[in-house]
Amino acid sequence: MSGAMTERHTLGEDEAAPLAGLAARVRELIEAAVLTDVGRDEARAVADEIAALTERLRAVRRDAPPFLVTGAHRIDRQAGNPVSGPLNPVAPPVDLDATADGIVRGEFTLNDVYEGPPSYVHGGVSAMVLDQALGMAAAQTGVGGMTATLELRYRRPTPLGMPLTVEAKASRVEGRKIYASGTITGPDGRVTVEATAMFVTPQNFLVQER
Ligand SMILES: CCCCCCCCCCCCCCCC(=O)SCCNC(=O)CCNC(=O)[C@H](O)C(C)(C)COP(=O)(O)OP(=O)(O)OC[C@H]1O[C@@H](n2cnc3c(N)ncnc32)[C@H](O)[C@@H]1OP(=O)(O)O
Repeated sequence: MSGAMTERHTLGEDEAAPLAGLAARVRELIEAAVLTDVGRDEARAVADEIAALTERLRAVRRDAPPFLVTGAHRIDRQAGNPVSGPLNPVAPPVDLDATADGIVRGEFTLNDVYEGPPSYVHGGVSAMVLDQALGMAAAQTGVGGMTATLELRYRRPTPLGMPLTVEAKASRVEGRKIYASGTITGPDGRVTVEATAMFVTPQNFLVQER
């Protein structure tokens, strides 16, 4: 298990690219596993092959997920982040960018792996994407913080397999508290989920690097 204090390896671009390629293939594998109808024997045979591949990757392992070279903040650089991390097959991934005026924005599409109600995105997945985007927006104010509160309003179902946009912006800072809000918008330009959150910068984080 990875500890918060574990020293993180920073990947050069030449190291990150093949690992991102690996994660992209595993992402395809996850979707294939969710949708396959190959039959019992073939499923067992493929499971054995995957177990062998897993052992090959485990042969040399890090103590904690590595960081990327690029990114304004420590958590922007988390290569294994479950929302935006290019090395994490569980991440869609959502490529989040911040503008000079602090708006965080990302375009993404979620496949059947993220299904909640039939043909729609799971509400917890929308919450995870918004938590990350609002957290990044909070960090644009200076330090950033841990999510203390996250409130969601699910206005309409969020469709799978269609281009979605997430947007977030910090609204105010009060001491160690940073408030932010954001939305997920569907392909028709209508908001499907709204979120507001408060992030608190832990006292001990103020003395560490950004
Ligand atoms: C480490 C940072 C890195 C940042 C780098 C850049 C980030 C770049 C992108 C990030 C994107 C990530 C996005 C995903 C972010 C997660 O997923 S974070 C994981 C989920 N959140 C958690 O696990 C947080 C767990 N909670 C905690 O660790 C602590 O309770 C907190 C939130 C750090 C606060 O602890 P604390 O500093 O000891 O707080 P404390 O002094 O008691 O209270 C300070 C003030 O906040 C209020 N407060 C504290 N907690 C709450 C609460 N839950 N509800 C309401 N009010 C509260 C207090 O009432 C107090 O208010 P005042 O009395 O001053 O008016």
